[in-house]
Amino acid sequence: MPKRALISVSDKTGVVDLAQQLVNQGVDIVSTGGTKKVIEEAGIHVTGISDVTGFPEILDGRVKTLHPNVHAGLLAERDEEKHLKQLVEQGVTPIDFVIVNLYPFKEAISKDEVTFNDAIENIDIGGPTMLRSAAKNHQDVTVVVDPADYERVVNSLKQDGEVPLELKQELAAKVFRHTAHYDALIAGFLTEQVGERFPETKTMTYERKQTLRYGENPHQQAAFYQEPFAAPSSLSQANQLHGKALSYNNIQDADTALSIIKDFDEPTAVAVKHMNPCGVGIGNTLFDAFTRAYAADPVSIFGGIVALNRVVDVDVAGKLSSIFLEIIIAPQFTEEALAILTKKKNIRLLEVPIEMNEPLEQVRSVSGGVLIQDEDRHVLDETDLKVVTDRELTEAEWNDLRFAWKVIKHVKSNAILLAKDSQTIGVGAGQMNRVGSAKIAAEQAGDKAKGAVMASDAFFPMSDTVEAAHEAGVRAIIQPGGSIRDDDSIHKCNELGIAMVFTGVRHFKH
Ligand SMILES: NC(=O)c1ncn([C@@H]2O[C@H](COP(=O)(O)O)[C@@H](O)[C@H]2O)c1NC=O
Repeated sequence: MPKRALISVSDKTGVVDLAQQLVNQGVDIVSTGGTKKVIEEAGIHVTGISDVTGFPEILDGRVKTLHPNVHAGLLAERDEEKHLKQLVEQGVTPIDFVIVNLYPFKEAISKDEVTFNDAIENIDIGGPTMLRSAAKNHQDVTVVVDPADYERVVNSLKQDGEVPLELKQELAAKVFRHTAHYDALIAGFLTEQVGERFPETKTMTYERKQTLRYGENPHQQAAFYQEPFAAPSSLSQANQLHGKALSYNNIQDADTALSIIKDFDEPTAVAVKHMNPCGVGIGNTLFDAFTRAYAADPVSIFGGIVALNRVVDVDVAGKLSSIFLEIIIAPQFTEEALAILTKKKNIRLLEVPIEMNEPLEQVRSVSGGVLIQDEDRHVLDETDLKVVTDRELTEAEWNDLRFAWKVIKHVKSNAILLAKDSQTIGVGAGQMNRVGSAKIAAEQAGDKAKGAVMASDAFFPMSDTVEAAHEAGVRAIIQPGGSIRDDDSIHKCNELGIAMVFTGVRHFKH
């Protein structure tokens, strides 16, 4: 008996050629309406699915292949006599190849004007059912969901007259990945419609963007997966204009830089090292801003990542090119700027719109599970600011406190930051005690700390950080407040002439 292939595809790319090649290998073709039409128009003989099912294609295509004549033909084990006997009894012919790709659900819901009904109509039912039947029975059935695999199947048929089991297994695994991804998109869409935040099971799905040379260290394997609906302003969608592929560490650092820069509206430059800001500056122009970010810590910026929120012009490019940077991120680069920066072979240039995307769900793996939380998008509400000390604050101090508070959110806990004149001057990050971070920040700032402000991501458990601030020359502090020993810190500030503002909001970052 000649072999049979059931072809039912939404994406008709390469299908005529495939059908011809299968026919050349002695395979009979069965197809659904639209696919049949395309193949027949090329002069190839096709049996309609209704002739197999003895049932018309009905309900606007909702029921075409959902029939025992199809599924028994796919699921029968060829070395199981009972199965073969039952096929004969029911007049069912086995199907040996399934070539199916699905209604474009993802494309449909990506459209701005998509209606709920459009989305529902693009949920394929018959296609995944055939794919799953065939993939379950891959011992006997070859199943192809991706047009990119047509050629491999045809080549093995030509060479060996059959498809080897290893390839059938590989294709079956791909099918289950594909249907799981497809279902995850549908589940995500419908779950979002009903607004359920943390359902009893969580189906996350990602698409491979690139395999990476290695992970955080050369002995770790790694890859970069992107979300199916990542915003254009996300790192995974950045347009790389120059330089070699990003590494695992580059991606993490670039993402940190991008998330910091998005918090600023005025011309701003952010320099990042090891997922912490080492210099942030704002200015009247991007050149001013970068000059400040650079001067904040000219040592740490070496080999760092810089994000900017205005078009990079020739002046800024000239300054950027004078130091060794791994990556520059900006909304745009002028031609002249590109001409300067692309002279540096090893620098990566990423173009990405600097705008807030929808709040993200942050996912972090822990042993045996994942933690999911909202991204920390808290923006300071001026009405929450409470001056808890006696001294009046100057306008300049207020500006620096607001600036420092924006940056501290992005520094790893325990985080202490010193800032002056729209520029970070000392960053103490990731220490196990707060006063340790304060000392690091003060040491880095040196004399510049005189008259500076301090921000802290969480409350002061005791007054020692105030003392450290005073020793450095800090004049005003912003912190959440909320310690049972707040009074100690407040008294110490008053005693030392330091002004202190409570925000009521904590910004831990681990
Ligand atoms: N309902 C069914 O029985 C059914 N069987 C196959 N399909 C899908 O119909 C599409 C192909 O349709 P056509 O050959 O008519 O262009 C494929 O994407 C296939 O996955 C179906 N459609 C949706 O569920």
